Amino acid sequence: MTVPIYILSGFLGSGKTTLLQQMLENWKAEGKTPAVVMNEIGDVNLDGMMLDGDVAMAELLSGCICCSNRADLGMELYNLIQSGEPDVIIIEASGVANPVEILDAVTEISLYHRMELRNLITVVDAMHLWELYEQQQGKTYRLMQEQIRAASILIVNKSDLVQPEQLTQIQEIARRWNPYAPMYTTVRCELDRALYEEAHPSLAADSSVQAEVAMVAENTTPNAGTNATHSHADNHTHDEHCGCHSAAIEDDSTTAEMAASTEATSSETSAHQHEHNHDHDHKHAGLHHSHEHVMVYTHYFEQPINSEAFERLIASLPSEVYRAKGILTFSDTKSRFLFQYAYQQSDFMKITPQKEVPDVAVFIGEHFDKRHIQEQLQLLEQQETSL
Ligand SMILES: Nc1nc2c(ncn2[C@@H]2O[C@H](COP(=O)(O)OP(=O)(O)OP(=O)(O)O)[C@@H](O)[C@H]2O)c(=O)[nH]1
Repeated sequence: MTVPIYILSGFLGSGKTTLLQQMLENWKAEGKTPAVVMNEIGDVNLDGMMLDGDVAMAELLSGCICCSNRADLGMELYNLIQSGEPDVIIIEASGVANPVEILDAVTEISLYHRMELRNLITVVDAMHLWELYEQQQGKTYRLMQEQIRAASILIVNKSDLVQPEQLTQIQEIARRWNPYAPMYTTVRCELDRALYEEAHPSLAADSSVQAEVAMVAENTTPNAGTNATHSHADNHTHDEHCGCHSAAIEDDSTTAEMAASTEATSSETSAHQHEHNHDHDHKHAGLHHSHEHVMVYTHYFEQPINSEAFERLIASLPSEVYRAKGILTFSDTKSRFLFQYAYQQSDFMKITPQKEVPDVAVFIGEHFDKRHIQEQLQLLEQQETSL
């Protein structure tokens, strides 16, 4: 039997885990055995902690599948198939991963193992796309374009947070960037499973995406092969780079260097792939390809803190922090909470973790002052001790 693989792509906080949870529930209700590969740019897999313990899960932490963890992806997929015999595997890519690179990796692996890439689903945060489109620049904008272009299924999510007339324009932008993938507009990724279970032709053997993957594998420029199919009315740059450069990630003071993102030409694409092959050399040589950085700060709490003070801190996060999540015990409530912060929206949910998990918060963004966040959190802890 061939195991279908689904890749979930989409920028940080767009709703990938929300969709993953629904897919898992649907398949389990059908009596199927799903397995998951979770990829996080940070060193803690909070989303994984929230999944049912009975789902086989592999974790690729502290980097993007498309960068340093790429070789591990093959190994993890192989191990999942050998050990658990899953009926289906879902790969949740990190929010800053370039899906074309992941497609490439999965396609390569499926040549040797009984797996079949079924769909690459890109989840888009509607408001985030809207605002990035207005700016028309930046690495996040280009990465989101890549994620939309590579999709075989597009989900325009968080539609509850935009006006109906904005939504129409957002759908038009996404459609221009990817005229082929079926597009669904959702709130909390609610979608009939028949809509994502069916393999879409854009991932079929003779598809443009497959051709693109083959060309990437051959170190030629994907642009040359995609012009005919992924034509872009608005002529934006086609950036072949992923959003992170995971070799640059450091432990606690985690820093993932963003890959250089200028217009991708044939030689640049090859150079980029060359970079990927030599991540470690570059790390040790201290070479950097860009001045921009994705940064991760992970804070392990030593004691419960006040919930209101923490909420105030989250509400005052600088715009450079575009994603935060964590599990916390508060001194003024009985329950533990999962908190989520994505694109200026925060959410607190009571939880009962299935296994022992520490109190931890992860902050992801660009150029933010990690030390300042650390000091603010430590202050909240100290305030509790002094009471
Ligand atoms: N208002 C609103 N919130 C949503 C919607 N979908 C997801 N969320 C919330 O957005 C936050 C991020 O959702 P996730 O599913 O964790 O996003 P993600 O893409 O997995 O995030 P990363 O793993 O960090 O990349 C959570 O608090 C969700 O509850 C939606 O349609 N509307």
